Parts: sequence; structure tokens; C-alpha cells
Amino acid sequence: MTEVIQKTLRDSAALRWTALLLLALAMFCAYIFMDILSPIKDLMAQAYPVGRGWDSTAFGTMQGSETFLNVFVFFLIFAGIILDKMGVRFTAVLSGAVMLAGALIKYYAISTAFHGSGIEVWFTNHLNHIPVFEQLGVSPFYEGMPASAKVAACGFMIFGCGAEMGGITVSRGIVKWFKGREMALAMGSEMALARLGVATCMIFSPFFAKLGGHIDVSRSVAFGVVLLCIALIMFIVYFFMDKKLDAQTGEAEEKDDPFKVSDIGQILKSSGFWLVSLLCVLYYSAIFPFQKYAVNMLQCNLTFEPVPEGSFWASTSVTIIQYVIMLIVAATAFMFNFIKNKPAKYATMALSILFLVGYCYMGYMRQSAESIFAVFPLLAVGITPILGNYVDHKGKAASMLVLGSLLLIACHLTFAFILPLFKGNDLGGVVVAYVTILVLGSSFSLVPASLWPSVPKLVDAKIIGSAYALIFWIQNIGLWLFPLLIGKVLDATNPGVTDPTRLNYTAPLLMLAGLGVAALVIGLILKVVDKKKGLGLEEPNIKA
Ligand SMILES: C[C@H](N)C(=O)N[C@@H](CCCCN)C(=O)O
Repeated sequence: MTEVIQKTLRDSAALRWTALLLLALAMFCAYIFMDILSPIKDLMAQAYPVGRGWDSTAFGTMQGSETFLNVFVFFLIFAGIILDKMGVRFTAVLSGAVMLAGALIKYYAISTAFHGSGIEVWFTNHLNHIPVFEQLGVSPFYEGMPASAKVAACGFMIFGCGAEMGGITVSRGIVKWFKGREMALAMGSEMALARLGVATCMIFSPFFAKLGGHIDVSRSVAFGVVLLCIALIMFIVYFFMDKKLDAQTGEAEEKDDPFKVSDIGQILKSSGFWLVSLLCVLYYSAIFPFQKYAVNMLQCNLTFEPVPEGSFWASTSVTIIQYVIMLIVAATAFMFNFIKNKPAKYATMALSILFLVGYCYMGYMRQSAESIFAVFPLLAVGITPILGNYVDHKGKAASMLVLGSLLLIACHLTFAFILPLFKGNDLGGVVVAYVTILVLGSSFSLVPASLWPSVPKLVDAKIIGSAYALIFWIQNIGLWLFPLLIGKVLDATNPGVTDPTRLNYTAPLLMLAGLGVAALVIGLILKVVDKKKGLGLEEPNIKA
């Protein structure tokens, strides 16, 4: 008897990778918006009309607000429930719409239309104390916070709900399309594109703010808003692909992994889950909040010679050329993962390194902190899938978490104590900065590539969705707290410093190195617990 095998969209490699591309491009745009103001902290500190008069505390409070509702109103938990009840395609479009709504509010807060408006007056006089949050000992705002920062924070809170909901939805979407196929590679590729988003933001946010020699910080946010419109379109196109897939398979939306509040108790009983969650919050708190200040930290610790207006290195075309070179580095590093033929593989690697050196040289010639820091996510683009593949076939995830934490400590200490020694030594400082940023980038590949695939080894497959929602929630606490703390520590340790490019970053960097030490200790405990309880974290995911 001949069996007729019905082919579905996900059986076609081209179509399932198209589905991934739609989801990953949407997240690429989301990651750009997450850090849209990070490389222009110095501009935001200046008075209106150049900036908006945000000191480090205002900047940090606004940056930390992204995760406020996720943490304190438990939105991430609701997002898990919505995803369960309504399915991937609905939640994807919803997350895109929520991100866009939040981004529009943030744009309005930064725009010139907000300045002098009745809304500005209202926000200046209100919302300094919100009783319900004050009872919890937290507050999204404070007395004297600029109204533009308060409204931007409101928008960023809404954006953050959409972005984190998008994060868990995309992960679930990848499982739906890639289960039993190249799932780890698909997840690694999605993260790689997200990293490229951060690099894109570092280059283009200051570029748009300074375009045409006239500074307008709202242009950077407008650029982010346009990208979020594209993200929403990507999610809508995905909606129709996903609907067609369900029509072909005869499945309603996947409901085999529902979020249940009762699951939480079961998850919290796992000591391995606690250790991984703690490591996750400690490690990511030393990375994402740092990303929001890194460009300003480089501006404060390096000596930049002003590049004359009208010179080749100051031109718009150089930004475009440098970005194209960055894309070539990212593409060749990424392709390295797929090429089987050895000579071709190493030729690709050599090409990638060559272009990386070219990129670094241009960053040095442009004397620009943002293009120096933009190399940070580049290594992750190439290495994360390689390390993911290593964990799949050889294991050693717990050891990689320990190594990643060690590198993190070394980098933050180098930024705190070694980089300032090169103040005045233009080339030496830039070389130390590049090397440290690249090492930090490899640490940022080691930890995500080993941490996220370890979660399924710690909890029952049925409650993996709930476990991811919970781990994101715990992580979001750090992502709210540490941008805020860095800002407060900066203001406290730099009294009377009015030039935003002359701040002393030693104390915040020591705090971040401290997080690395705590992550290292947890990583070592995790290794012991793994051995004792046989969690299998050092085992490969794919057994021969
Ligand atoms: C910020 C977000 N909550 C996060 O943790 N992002 C991770 C990736 C999570 C897995 C996504 N499929 C990151 O490393 O960016």
C-alpha cells in the first residue's frame, strides 16, 4: 500500500527558515529599540534643545523602567498565560503592537512637541510618589525626575512588556517550526541576529541624532519607531504563515506546553533551576545594564581627538561603509558555522578576521566610542552558534558558565583599573578597549549558548514554558535594578561633575565585577550540584 505523505510548510527548509527570519528580524528591530538611547547618554544629559537634561539617575531610572511592569505587575507571567491561551501567532502580533505603542509614547516624550506642553507640566508636578509601589519600597519615578524622562519611562515600560512577551513567543515559535529539526541552530541564529541589532543601534542611534551637523535626539527614537513598524509587519506576515501551517497539520495552536500557576511550585523545588536562574540574573545584570552605559564609559575613559568637520572620517558615507563592513564580518563569521569544506571554512574565518581588523581601524580613525563599542556583539554573532553546536555534541555547559563569568570579571576590572591608565594615550587606550570588548563579547557567547539549552535538563518537559517565563521574570528584576543603581552610583561618586564625558566609572564597574564574582560562585556551586545530583549539565544534548 502506498502511503501519501502530506508535506507541510515546516517540511520545507526554505519556508521554515523564512518563518524564523520573520521572527528573528522582528526581534532584531526590538533589540535596536531596547538600546536606542544608550549610545547618546552624553547628549541626553545636555540641556534642551540639544538634550533633555537627564543626569545619570534620570537616565538609569528611565533605562531600568523597561522591565518595571514585567517585574512588579507580573506582566511576564500574564504574557505566559496569554501565549498559552491565544497561541504563537496572536501573541506575536500583540507583542509587536504593544512594542510599537510604547515606542510611540517614548518618541513623544523625547520630541520637541512635548517640550513646554501641558503634559510636561502635569508630569513635572505629579507621579513623584505612587503609593502602591512605595509600599513595596520601589518607585518607577522620583521627586525631581524630568517630565520627559518620566513619560519616556512610561512608554519604555509598555515597550518592555511587548519585548519580553515577544522573546518568549519567538522561542515558542521556533520550537513549533523546528522541533525535531535544527532547533539549537535556529535559536542560536535568532540570538545572533539580536546581537547584530545591538551593534546596529550603537552605530545608527548617534548617527541619526547628529545627522546634518544639527543635534536632534528624537531622530534616533524615530529611527527605532520606524523599525518597530517593520517588526509588526514581520509578525503579521508570520501570522499568515503560521495559520497556513495549522490549517495543513489540522492542529489548533500548540497547547502541549501550557503555562499553569501551579507549575511554579514544581519548578521552584528544583535546586538546579534556582542556581541557573540566579546565575542568569547575576550575569545578565552585568551585561545588559552595562550595555546602556558602555559608550559613555568609553567616552569618559578614552581620549578622543575631535575629527574635523567635513573630513573623510567624519562623513556620512564612512558610517555606511563601516556598517557594511560590520555586516560582512557578521555574515562571514556566521557562515563559518555552515561550511563543511575545511579550506573554504578557514578562508571564511580569515576573511572575517581581516574585515574585523578593517572595522576596528575605521573605528579608531573616526575617534568614536560608539563604533568602538559596536564590536561587542559582533563576536557573539559568529561564536554563539559554534558554542551552541559544541554544547549539543560535547556538553560542558556548566564549565562554560564558569568560564564566561571569569571572563566577565576580568573585563569589568580591566575597564575599571587598566583602561583609565591609558587616558591620553590615544592608540594604546583604543587597543585595550577593543581587546577587552572582544573578550567580553566571547563571554557573552559562552553564557547564553550554555545557559538557555541547560534549562530543559532541569525541569520536566511539560513545564518548560513556565520555567522560561519564570527565569525571564527573575532576570528582569536585575535588568530593572542595575541600570538604576549604575546611574545612582555614578551621580553619587561624581559630585559636581557637569561634563557628561568626564565621569569616573570605577565604582559602577566594580559593582558589575562584583556581580561577575557572585555569578562565578553560583557557577562553581552549580558544577558541584550537577555532579552530585547528576543533572547532566556537562553532558552533550545530542548523544551518539
Ligand atoms: C532580555 C531577554 N529577557 C533575554 O534574556 N534575552 C536573551 C535570549 C533569550 C532566548 C531567546 N530565544 C539574550 O541573550 O538576548
